[in-house]
Amino acid sequence: MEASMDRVWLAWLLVVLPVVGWVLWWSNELRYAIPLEFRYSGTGTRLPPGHMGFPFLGEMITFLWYFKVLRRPDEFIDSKRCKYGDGEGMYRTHLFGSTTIIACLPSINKFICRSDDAFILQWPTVDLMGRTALVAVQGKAHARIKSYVTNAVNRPDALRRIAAHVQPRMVAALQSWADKGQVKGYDEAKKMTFENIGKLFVSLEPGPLLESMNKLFRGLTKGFRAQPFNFPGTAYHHAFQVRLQVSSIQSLYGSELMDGLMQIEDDEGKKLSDQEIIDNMVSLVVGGYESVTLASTWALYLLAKFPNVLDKLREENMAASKNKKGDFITSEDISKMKYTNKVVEETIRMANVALISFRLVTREVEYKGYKIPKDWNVILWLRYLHTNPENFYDPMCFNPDRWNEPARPGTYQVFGAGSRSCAGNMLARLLIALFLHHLSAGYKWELINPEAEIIYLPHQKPVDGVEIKFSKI
Ligand code: HEM
Repeated sequence: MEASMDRVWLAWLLVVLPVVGWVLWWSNELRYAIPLEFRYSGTGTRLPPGHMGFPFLGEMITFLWYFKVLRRPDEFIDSKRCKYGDGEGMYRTHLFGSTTIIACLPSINKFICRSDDAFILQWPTVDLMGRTALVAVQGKAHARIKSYVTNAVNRPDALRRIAAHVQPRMVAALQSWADKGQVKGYDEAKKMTFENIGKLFVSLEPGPLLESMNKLFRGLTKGFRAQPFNFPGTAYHHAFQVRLQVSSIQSLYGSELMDGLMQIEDDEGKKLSDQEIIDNMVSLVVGGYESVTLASTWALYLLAKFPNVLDKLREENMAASKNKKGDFITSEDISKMKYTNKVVEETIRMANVALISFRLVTREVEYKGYKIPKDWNVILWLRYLHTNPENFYDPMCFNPDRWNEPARPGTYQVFGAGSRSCAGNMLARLLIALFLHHLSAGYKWELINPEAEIIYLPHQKPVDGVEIKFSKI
């Protein structure tokens, strides 16, 4: 009896399980890819190479294996290039619950970013921003709102005003870090960024009200990244409640940004509606908050790791401070500080704030012999552009001097590309440059855990949140 049971188990182990595993492994291919390959046969086109993984999960396990377990995220793409060849830099897969084409080389990324009609930006959690937010609207409506938003935050006169507004808070924040002596860079950078955004976008000074706004926006940012399951207990549901509260906060009204948005007129003399203004203010806070925090945190980390860069940065910024004789520097001064601007670009490149970006395919597209099917997702794998040694020599080395030459076209897309490129890119650069100025000219710091591991999800950052000893020079 026992021997026959053993044989049954053995049969399970040797035959049934591998067969079930094999069927599962190929079932997404059978369901999604094979019918399409069949349809395309004889047309001289085919699906991009790749494998679509297990039912429901797709390749999520492989993705998490490289990102969370091995912590070597770029090998996820490297392994595909090794297995299927470079081709046109496209691979089929099933990720984040959808049939997907990954795009990881500059030429295909450029093609996708320029074909707005076929590849639309569609966030599953876009309701959190509001239906008239920049990230939610398409086509002409998008172009119209984008021109308002870029006018309000990205143009030279806006940047001049913003530079004057944010510096007192930066100086106060850095002084408070020095008073504490030891801080977690990420937490402090987050506080400082929100205080600045609070002043610019929400018209609040540091204090309990700003703190509660900060909590609201943190909840909103988390929900934006979550799966859109709207029932109590989920991050999305919480964020939805928060979004309702945010719209009714009176201090949004009368802020610097709101005034700017309210005054701008388009070519026909039309202004934004109240709803459009609120939705877009929320988008700007969410867009700028975590991204600038992460870039500032990486500046602290990288400059501590590369003291030769810090020395050169300090030299340029101390000289600039001396010239100002106690006044704050301006956005025009910053634009003349060559080395500082190179450090800004290199920090943003290495921070890889935006790992990927999603598009939805609205019609079947052909590209160099490959078909990109309608209703699939495209993931622009932005990170890989910046960490691929074919695009940036020795990519993990923090080397601002690489910016003596501009990057090859299409290889530097930290702010995305095409009509959907970042609405706050110049503002982000300015905020980071101002931070670098006050930091390098006035302070010294060292990492408490220089060998801390790096985590990559939801964002790339050292696991200890960049703990530092911090003091005045
Ligand atoms: C280092 C800082 C930043 C990085 C790396 C960054 C990166 C990006 C990227 C890659 C996109 C394009 C996403 C896509 O193609 O799907 C984007 C879009 C956007 N960003 Fe940023 N961003 C930063 C800072 C900011 C700031 C400071 C703001 C606003 C104050 C902002 C507001 C936005 C908005 C509103 C969009 C949507 C644009 C559209 O749909 O047309 N970002 N950002």
